[in-house]
Amino acid sequence: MLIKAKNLNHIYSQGTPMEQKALSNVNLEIDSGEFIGIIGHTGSGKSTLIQHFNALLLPTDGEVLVKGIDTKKNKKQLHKIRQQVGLVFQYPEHQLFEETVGEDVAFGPKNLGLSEEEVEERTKAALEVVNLSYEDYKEHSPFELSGGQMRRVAIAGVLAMKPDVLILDEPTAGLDPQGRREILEQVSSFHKELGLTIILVTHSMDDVAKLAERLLVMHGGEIKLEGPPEQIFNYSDYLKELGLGVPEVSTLMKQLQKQGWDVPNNVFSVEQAHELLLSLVKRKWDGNNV
Ligand SMILES: Nc1ncnc2c1ncn2[C@@H]1O[C@H](COP(=O)(O)OP(=O)(O)OP(=O)(O)O)[C@@H](O)[C@H]1O
Repeated sequence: MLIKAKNLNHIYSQGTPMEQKALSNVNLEIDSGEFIGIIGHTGSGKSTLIQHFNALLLPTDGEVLVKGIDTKKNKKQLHKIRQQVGLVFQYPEHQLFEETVGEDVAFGPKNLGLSEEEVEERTKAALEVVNLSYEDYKEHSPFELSGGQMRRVAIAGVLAMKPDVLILDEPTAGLDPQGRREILEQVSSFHKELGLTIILVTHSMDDVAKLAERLLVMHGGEIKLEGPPEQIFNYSDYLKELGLGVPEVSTLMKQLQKQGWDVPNNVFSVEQAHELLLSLVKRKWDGNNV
């Protein structure tokens, strides 16, 4: 078990007139190697929840265990948890501050006290992973890059810490379609090629449907639904009540199923749907022409 939350509650500014309950009795378990999508309306508690996974926030009540370490009881080990569980905040490019891309990505590893060679090796590898060539970009100012590239530099800075888990809070927010696609493809490769456990927070059902193996649907500080995307999308009316939609492709597939077409439940992307519809039409055509 990688991360476990037991009866987790979080109240901001507890005991003051500003008191705000953000999480209510959350119970969950996340295994190593999973790709989890967390989805919910604004203010549903997503950011509060993920900040407990790398001990930036501690439970007001209940407990969070990361690799068996109780975050509330083992404060001396929190730096280890923060290194192993990398958190990419919303708009992470706002946290870039060094003069060059190379120095920015190297900042975390340098702080770990690693040798110069190791720092350079990690910086190079992390930039290559986000498809930015080390030689071309190490001396480049991060502030002269496109929005998508700046975001990739910020993600490289977290990857250079060599985390086992990568949590991304709304990684596609504010990007154009091309930038969104690139970031999502890379997140998918972090999971498939680097073997990282991924926790992706988003408002977009389309984004998580394609990538996540398991979804957590949050509302009012609680986990309301949990399961693989194809199971979650069966609750489309309830999702609408929570202010969430289901991917349009999934709605189309359900309509085809109702009309008797042999269509699987796990088609969420336009590309998959396109391929499937072509094969159905071809099958029908071949059938009619035997
Ligand atoms: N630092 C804070 N102090 C007080 N209340 C807070 C703080 N951060 C969040 N909240 C409140 O806690 C609740 C959950 O907020 P949270 O940011 O976790 O939701 P979210 O689902 O991540 O929202 P969004 O999608 O807008 O980022 C909200 O009511 C919010 O106003």
